[in-house]
Amino acid sequence: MSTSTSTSITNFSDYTREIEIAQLAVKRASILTKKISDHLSSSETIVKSDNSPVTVGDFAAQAIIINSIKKNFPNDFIVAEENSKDILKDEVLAKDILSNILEIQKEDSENDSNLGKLTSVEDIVKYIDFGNYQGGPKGRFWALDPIDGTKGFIRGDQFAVCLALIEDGKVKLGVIGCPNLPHNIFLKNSEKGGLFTALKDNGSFFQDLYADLKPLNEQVKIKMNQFNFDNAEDLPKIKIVEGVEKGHSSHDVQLKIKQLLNIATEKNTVRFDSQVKYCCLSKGDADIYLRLPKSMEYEEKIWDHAAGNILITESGGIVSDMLGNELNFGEGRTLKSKGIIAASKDLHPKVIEAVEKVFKNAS
Ligand SMILES: Nc1ncnc2c1ncn2[C@@H]1O[C@H](COP(=O)(O)OS(=O)(=O)O)[C@@H](OP(=O)(O)O)[C@H]1O
Ligand SMILES: [Mg+2]
Ligand SMILES: [Mg+2]
Ligand SMILES: [Mg+2]
Repeated sequence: MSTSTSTSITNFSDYTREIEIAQLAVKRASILTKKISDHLSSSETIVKSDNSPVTVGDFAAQAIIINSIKKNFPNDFIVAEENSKDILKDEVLAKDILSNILEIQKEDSENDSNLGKLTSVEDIVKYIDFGNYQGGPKGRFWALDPIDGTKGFIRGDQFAVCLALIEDGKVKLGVIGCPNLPHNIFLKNSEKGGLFTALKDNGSFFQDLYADLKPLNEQVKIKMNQFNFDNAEDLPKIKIVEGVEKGHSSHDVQLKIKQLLNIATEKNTVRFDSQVKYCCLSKGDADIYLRLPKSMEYEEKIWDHAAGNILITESGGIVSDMLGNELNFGEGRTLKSKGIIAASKDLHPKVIEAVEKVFKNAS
C-alpha cells in the first residue's frame, strides 16, 4: 500500500542538514553582498538582455550558494536567476567576482568544510550555470535569487538573498538574508541585518544576520499580527508594504484597494525593495503586502516569491495571487498566476474581496 506524503507533517530532524547549509550559505552570501554594496562602482553593474541590472554581487552570491548546495546535495537541481553569459564576455568582471569570493572565503574560512571553496573563474561559471534547471511539478529542487531587489542594492537600499527548497511543487524550506533591514523598521537607529528561516509545519524564525548562527530551535520564533478589519481599534494599526519600483507593481490599483478597505492613510504604507517585504510581515512589522500587476504579460519568477511564501504561511498568514488562489511553484521557472497578496488569515479574504471590487469597477 502506498502512503501519501502530501498530507504528512514535515519533521524538523529530516531537514537539519538542509537548514544548516541553507542558512550558512545565505549568511556568507549576504555578508559578501553587503560588503560589495558599500563600494559598488558603475563598472560592476551591467544591463542584461531583458534590460534589468545585474552586478558583481549577484554573480558572486549565486556561485557561492550553488557551490554549497552541490557540495552537500550533489543530486539536487537549482532554479536560479542568473547565468554566466555576461561573465564570459567580460574578463575584468569575472576577475572581480573571483576576488570578492576569495575575500569572503578567507574571512569565513571556518565554514569551508561545510560550504566548500571556489578558486577559479571556471568554477564560478560552472556553478552559476547549475542554476539553469527548468523546475516543474515533481521532485526536489532549490529556487535561488542571489540578490533580490538588485535595483535597491544598487541604490544602497533594501535587498535580500533568497533561497528556497521545493519538493513536488511545494515550498518546504525558505531562508532569506536581509543585510540592510532594521530589526525594527519604525525605530530610527535600529540595528540592521536579519536572517529569516521557515520550515514547513515548524514555523518561522529570525536571528541577527551578523551574529553567530544559532540552531533553529534557539532562534526567535516569529508570528504575524492578527488584526481584524471589523475592529475599529485595529484599523489605524494595519500597515501595508509595497514595492519601490513603479514598473514592478501598480501603485494606483493598490491605492484603490487601500481606499476600499479604509486603510489609505498617509503614514501606513512602507515601500521596500525585495522579499524583505515578506520578512516585515512575518515578524509583525507590517500586515499586508500588495503586488498588483502593471501588465498582465509579465510572469513573476519563482525565485522572487518561494522563500517569502513559506515565511508567511509558517508565521500565520496566507499568500495568494490576485484572485485568492495559492501560488504554484511547480509550473516551471515562472508563476502562471498574476499578482501577489499576502496578509494574515483574518485580513486576507477581505483584501481579496476589495481586489475583486476594484477590478470589477474598472471593467
Ligand atoms: N515588470 C515586472 N513586474 C514585476 N516584477 C518584476 C518586473 N520586472 C522585474 N521584476 C522582478 O521584480 C523583482 C524585484 O522585486 P521588488 O519587490 O524588489 O520590486 S520593487 O522595487 O520593490 O517594486 C526583480 O528581482 P531582482 O531581479 O532579483 O531584483 C525582478 O525579478
Ligand atoms: Mg528577484
Ligand atoms: Mg535577483
Ligand atoms: Mg534581476
